[in-house]
Amino acid sequence: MSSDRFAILSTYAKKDTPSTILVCSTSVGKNQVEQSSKSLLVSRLLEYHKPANVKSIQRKHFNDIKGLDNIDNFILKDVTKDAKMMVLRSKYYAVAAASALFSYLDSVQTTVFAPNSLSISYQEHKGTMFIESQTAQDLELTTSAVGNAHGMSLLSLLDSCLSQMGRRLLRSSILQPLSDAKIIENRLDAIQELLLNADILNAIRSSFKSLKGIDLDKLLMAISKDENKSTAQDHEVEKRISQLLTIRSAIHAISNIYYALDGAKSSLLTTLRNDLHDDAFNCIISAIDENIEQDVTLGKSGSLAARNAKIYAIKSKQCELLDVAREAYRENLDDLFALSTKYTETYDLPITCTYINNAFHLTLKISDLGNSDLPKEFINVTKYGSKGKNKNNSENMAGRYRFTTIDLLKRNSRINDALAEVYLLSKQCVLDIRIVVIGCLSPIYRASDAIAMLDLIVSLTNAALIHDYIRPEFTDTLALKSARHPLLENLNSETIVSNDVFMSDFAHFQIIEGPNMSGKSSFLRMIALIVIMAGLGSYVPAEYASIKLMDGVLSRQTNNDVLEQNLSSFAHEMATVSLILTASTSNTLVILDEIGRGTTPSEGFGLAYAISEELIRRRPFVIFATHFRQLSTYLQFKPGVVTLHMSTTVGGSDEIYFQYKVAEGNSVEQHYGLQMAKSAGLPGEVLDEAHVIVRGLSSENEHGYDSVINQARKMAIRRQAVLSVTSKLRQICKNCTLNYQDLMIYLARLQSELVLSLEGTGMGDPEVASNVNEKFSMESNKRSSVSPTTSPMFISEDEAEQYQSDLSL
Ligand SMILES: Nc1ncnc2c1ncn2[C@@H]1O[C@H](COP(=O)(O)OP(=O)(O)OP(=O)(O)O)[C@@H](O)[C@H]1O
Repeated sequence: MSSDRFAILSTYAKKDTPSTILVCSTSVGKNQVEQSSKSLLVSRLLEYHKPANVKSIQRKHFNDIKGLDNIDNFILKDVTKDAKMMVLRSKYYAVAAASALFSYLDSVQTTVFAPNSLSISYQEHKGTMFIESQTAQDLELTTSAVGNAHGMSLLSLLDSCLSQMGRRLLRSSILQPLSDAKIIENRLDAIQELLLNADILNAIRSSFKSLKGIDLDKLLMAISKDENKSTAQDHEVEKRISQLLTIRSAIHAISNIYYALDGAKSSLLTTLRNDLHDDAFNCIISAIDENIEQDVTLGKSGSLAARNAKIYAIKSKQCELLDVAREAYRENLDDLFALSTKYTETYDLPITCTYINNAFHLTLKISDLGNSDLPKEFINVTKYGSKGKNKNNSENMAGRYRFTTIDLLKRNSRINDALAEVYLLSKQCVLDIRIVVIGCLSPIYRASDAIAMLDLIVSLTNAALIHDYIRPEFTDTLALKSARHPLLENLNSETIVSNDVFMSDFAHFQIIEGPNMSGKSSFLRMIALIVIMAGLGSYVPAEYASIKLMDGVLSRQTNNDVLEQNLSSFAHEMATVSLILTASTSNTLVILDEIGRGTTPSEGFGLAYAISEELIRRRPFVIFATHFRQLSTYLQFKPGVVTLHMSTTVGGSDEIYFQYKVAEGNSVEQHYGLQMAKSAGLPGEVLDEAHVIVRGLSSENEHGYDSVINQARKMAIRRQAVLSVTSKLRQICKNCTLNYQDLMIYLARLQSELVLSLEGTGMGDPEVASNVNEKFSMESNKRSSVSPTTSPMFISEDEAEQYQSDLSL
C-alpha cells in the first residue's frame, strides 16, 4: 500500500514497477480499461507504469471493512500489529484498495494466503511528513474541538484561499506537510517575493475574482463524464452548454492570472506562470466562440428565458438542420400566441398565455370573470386562491384560473416535437465541442494545479502579513526564538507569551514539568504546529526559526477516548505509544503529554520511565510534559536529556500566577495541586490532612536518593556543558562566516560560559580553561582522524567514554 490517495494497488511489484494495477470500475467505465485511450486515468497510469497491466475491479470489492478484516487476518502477529492496525483504521482508501487486492488474488489468481503470514506496512509518500490522524486531531490541524470558527484550527487560521482548489491543497498540505527542503524553500521564496512586491500580490488577488468561484477540478471531472443515458435530452444539452460556458470563463480567468504573474521572478512563481499558458486554451476558446453565442446566459432552469437561451445557444449557420428545427419551433410558438390572442378576442376576456412546468397554459384573473362561468372550451381548470402559488414555478398564480384547450394542447405537443429535434441537433454540436475540450484536458488540469498552488502561496503570504510571521531556515537543529502558539495568538495576541526552543542531537529529549494550566500542552503543541507550518512552506510565528525537517510528527495527548474503536483511554494510550515506539526515527518529532496517568502511580511511572528510555535510545526529538517529578530527576543524567519547567509564582494568599514562560531545569516542588484544590474550595481539614501525607511521602522519597542524585546531577551538568560547547564548536567549523577577531571574541565567550556552568560541579577552578582546550583539541584530533591519546585529567575514564559516544553522533 504505497498511497492512500487513489484506490490503486500494485501486485507482485518489484520496487516501484507494478506488474498489475487494479482500478475501480466506476472511475474508468466498464469497457474503458480495454479501450485505454478513452480513459484519462488509465492512459496516465500506463504513462507512468509501463508495461503494467491495468485491470478494472468492481466497486463493491473496494470495501474498507472487508479490507481491515483481511489485513487483520493475514498480517503477521508481531509486536507491531496493533500499532499498524491503529494507523490503518483511518486510512479508508488504503484498506479499501487492500480489500480489492485480496479479492483479485483470490478470485482471479486463485492465490490464498495462510492467516498471520504476511508482512504488511503502510508507507507515506516520499518527501512528506507522516502525521497520524489522531495527532492531526489533537493538534487541531483541520478541525477544532471547540468549533470551527475562524482561527480555531490551523486550517482556518491560514485559509484565505480564493478558490476551492487552493483550499483543498492547503488542507492536504497541512495534513501531509513536506520534508523536502528544496520544495519548501521554493514556496518560501515565492512568499518572500509576494511580501516584497505588493503590486504582484494585489494583481493576483484581483485576477482570482474572474474565476468567480469556479471549481476547475470538479468542472473537468464533469466534462470528462460520459453521457448518462437516463438524463433527458434538454438537461444534457443544458448541462453541456453550461459546462462549455464555464470552461470558457475559466480559461479567461486563467489568462488573467497568467498576466497578473507578469514580472514574477522566483522559481515557483515563474513555473506556475508557465503552467497557466498553453496554445490549447486558444483552441478551446475558438471552438466555443465559433459555435456558441457570446452572450448566452442560461438563467433559472425551468423558465422560458432559460429554455430559449438553450435553444438559441448554438450560433446560427453552424448546422443547417438545427436552423430548420429552430425555425419550426419559432413558427409553432407564433401559432400558439396567435391562438391565445384569438381566445381573448372571442370571449372578450384578458386571457394571457403563460409558460408553466415546461408547457404553455392560459390564465385569467378570477376577478376579471365576474359572476360568469368560464367558457366550456376551457378544460383542465385549476382555481388558485388569493395565496395560491404554483409550487414548481415562480409565476404567481394567486387569484387566477389556469386552464387549457384541446387546440392549445396540440400546439404544445408540436412545440415539444420541434424542441426534441432542436435538442438532438444541439447536443451533437456541443458534443463536438466537448471532444475538442477533452483533447486539451491535460493543460487545463495543469493550470488547475498551478492555480491551487498559487492560491496556497497567496493564502500563506496573507497569514505572514497579518500575523507578522517570519521565514524559517532549515538546519539540523530546532531553534525558535520568541515563538508563539499560532492559534492562541490568534485568540488573543495581547496576552500571548512567547517562548524559546532549542532541540538538537545533543538535546533531543526534553522533559517539561509544571502544574495544571501552566501552559505545558500549549508549549508542546506550539512546537509541533510550527514544524508543520514550516513543512507546508509557510512563514512561522517567531522572531527567529531554525527548523529541522521531520519525517513525521507523532503525538500522545490526554483525554482521547476513542469510542468507536471500543478502546479505553489507557488502552488507546498504550496503542499510540506502541505506534510511536515503532514508527519514530531520529528525524521524528514526538509530542508526549502525560503518559501513564490511566493506571496506578507506580505502574504509570514505570511505564513512563521505560518508554522514555527507549525513546532516548531511538533519538527522535521528544518533548514530554509530565507530572511525574521523579522522571526528570532520574532521566536528566542521560545524554540528550534536557529538563524544563513552566515558571509560576505564588501570591500572598497562595494564589498561583502562571507566567507561561519556559525555564530551564526542574521545577521546585510547591504542591501546586494542593494550592489549586484550596482555590477550588476544598475544606480546610481535608487540605491539612493532604499536606501532612504529601510532606511525609516527599521526605521519604528524597531521603533515599538525595546523595546519589546530587552526584549524578553534577556529572550530568558537566557532560551537558561540554557537549553543548562541542556542538557549538562543530557548528562554527561547519558554518562560520566570522572574521578572526570576532571569532576570538565568540570563543572567549563560549569559554567563560562553560566555566560559569561548571561552577559547583568541582570543575570551576582556573585549570578548567586549559582542560577544556585540551578537550576541544581532542575533538579536533578526532576530526583529523588522529585517535586521542589521553583523556583530559578532569574527567574519569567512564565519563570520557560517554563523551566519545555522544560526540560520535
Ligand atoms: N504561551 C501562552 N501565552 C498565553 N496563554 C497561555 C500560554 N500557554 C497557555 N496559555 C493559557 O493557559 C491555558 C492552559 O494551558 P495548557 O492547557 O497548555 O496547560 P497545561 O499545563 O497543559 O495544563 P494541564 O496539565 O491541566 O493539561 C491555555 O488554555 C491558555 O489559555
